[in-house]
Amino acid sequence: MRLLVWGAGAIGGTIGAHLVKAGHSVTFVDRAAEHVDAMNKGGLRIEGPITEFTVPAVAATPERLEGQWDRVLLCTKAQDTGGAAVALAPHLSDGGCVVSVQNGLNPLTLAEHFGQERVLGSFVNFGADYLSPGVIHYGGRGAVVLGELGGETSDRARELYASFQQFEPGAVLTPNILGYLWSKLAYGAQLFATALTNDGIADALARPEYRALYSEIAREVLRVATVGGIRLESFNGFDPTAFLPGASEETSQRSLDDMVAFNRRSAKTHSGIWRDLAVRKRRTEADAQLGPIVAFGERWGVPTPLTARLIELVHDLEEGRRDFGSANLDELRAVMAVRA
Ligand SMILES: NC(=O)C1=CN([C@@H]2O[C@H](COP(=O)(O)OP(=O)(O)OC[C@H]3O[C@@H](n4cnc5c(N)ncnc54)[C@H](OP(=O)(O)O)[C@@H]3O)[C@@H](O)[C@H]2O)C=CC1
Ligand SMILES: CC(C)(CO)C(=O)C(=O)O
Repeated sequence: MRLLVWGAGAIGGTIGAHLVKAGHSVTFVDRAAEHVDAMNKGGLRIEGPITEFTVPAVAATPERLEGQWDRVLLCTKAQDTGGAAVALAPHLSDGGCVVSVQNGLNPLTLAEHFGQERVLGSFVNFGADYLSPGVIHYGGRGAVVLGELGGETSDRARELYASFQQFEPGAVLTPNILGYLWSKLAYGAQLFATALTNDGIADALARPEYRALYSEIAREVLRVATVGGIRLESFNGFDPTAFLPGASEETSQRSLDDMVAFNRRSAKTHSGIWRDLAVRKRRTEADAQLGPIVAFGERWGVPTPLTARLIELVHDLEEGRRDFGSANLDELRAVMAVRA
């Protein structure tokens, strides 16, 4: 298959390199010029405990890209989706489609640009980090799911799915991609909370004193999704039924335990959110990922005070107004106490 990977960082780089290795013709686009230069000169290197290899890579910055593609994998951070959609539009062929391989409800943004019939969604939960120009760390395997927004099993979905299986043999083709993306939003909100401290994901989710908080964060997001008619999906230890009304304490503890076990197996110890804040010193996806939860909550009449406060706390960290530490989780927990 001839593919354009738009955003060749942790996710786009890992998937793209595996697809090159599998024999596909992949062109990488990234706005980080030094990363593009390094890929063109020395190839794209994947490091980590799962596999180590370097593939030759054809890469360009958006301004220098020429040509059109039928299949585009969009792998930027969520806040860059709109800008990337505008920049990639001239490179998408008339019958072509864009697959959002991102956290958040980006397929909805892409559908506004291209129309729903030209967009597919992909949910990924493997762990990877951009290390340096031309080098990506693939730290842990995780769910890889693909689907048409309308749920149909089209030829193009089957074809893309076959290529995704060459990266992750356990990949899933689903009629319910939005169900996965909403479940990941709930897990993602928990990850944003873990990033308020310097603890790794597994250590943070294991701390007994904050388990009620992590459960309530998921519950709040899933309440919005459920009122919006979303059928939720489970993955890698995250069991949405454990955070729905009527779920027992034992079930939510079990799901948190399973998430801890999943994350202990990964060499990616910290979330991309924490890495953006602590290592890369840049803004996170808070507005682009958590903002829509609050917006849909307002639209569907579901209060989201925890998510709203979480966004503020993350902005404080981004802007240097507070330090990492469990005091931030205590402040978030105070919102729960007010509600109770
Ligand atoms: N990393 C992970 O383990 C996981 C990530 N995800 C999700 O996957 C998505 C991608 O994340 P990730 O790969 O970690 O992010 P990265 O920052 O590692 O990679 C994104 C790349 O896209 C580039 N980029 C941004 N905007 C544009 C643009 N308009 N045109 C061209 N290139 C652009 C970025 O450049 P620059 O550096 O200049 O911004 C960067 O190199 C996110 O939604 C994330 O939440 C999901 C599961 C796991
Ligand atoms: C941690 C991970 C890989 C989920 O397991 C993730 O989605 C992130 O870094 O944002």
